[in-house]
Amino acid sequence: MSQPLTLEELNKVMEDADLLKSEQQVEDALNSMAVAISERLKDAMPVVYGIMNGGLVTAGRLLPKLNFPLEQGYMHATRYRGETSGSTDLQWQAPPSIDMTDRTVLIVDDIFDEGNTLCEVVRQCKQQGAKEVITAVLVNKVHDRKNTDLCIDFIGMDVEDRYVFGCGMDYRGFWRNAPGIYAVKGL
Ligand SMILES: O=P(O)(O)OC[C@H]1O[C@H](OP(=O)(O)OP(=O)(O)O)[C@H](O)[C@@H]1O
Ligand code: HPA
Repeated sequence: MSQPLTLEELNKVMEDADLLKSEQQVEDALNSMAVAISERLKDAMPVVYGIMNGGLVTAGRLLPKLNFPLEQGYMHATRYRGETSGSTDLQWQAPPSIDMTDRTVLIVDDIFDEGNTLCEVVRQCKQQGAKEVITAVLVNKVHDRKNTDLCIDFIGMDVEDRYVFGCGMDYRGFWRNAPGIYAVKGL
């Protein structure tokens, strides 16, 4: 585990960060995703999971824009645990809360990076009897280190291959609340 950061260090991270996507660009991306997802799932009565923690902000901003009846569940899976590189195993802090047998499941997350998290979540949902599993992420990080062939159904925006934070994504546990998407200086 890294040393905890001070308030001054955390404020400096933000001051030095590069803004990759403004709050308005994020909002526009969420609006476009909502239109496309609504068209696809309007008759499916899906159960929707934002993957805690990172998926909370994307799900919280996206769900009110979805124009069809859905049920919201809770699951918490983590791989990075507050660090800037992930371990290979996914840790389940809370398994899916709603039975998904024969249901359409929509998984919402903040970022598709190396892909291990969504790949494992999708696998678990299918194992638990989901009829179909649809995935939506606010951000796809563009690089050639994906560890999965999983194709994400709905992507808000691509970002470059840097460590990013904001809109639910953390820098060592902090700054998930930043309204745009930022890249840490030097990372
Ligand atoms: O595509 P991957 O390389 O697997 O990375 C993406 C995942 O990493 C982050 O979660 P993290 O494990 O950091 O937990 P958190 O949601 O609590 O931030 C993020 O929220 C995604 O779920
Ligand atoms: O770039 C990232 N930022 C925050 N969380 C993440 N989880 C995977 N990649 C990232």
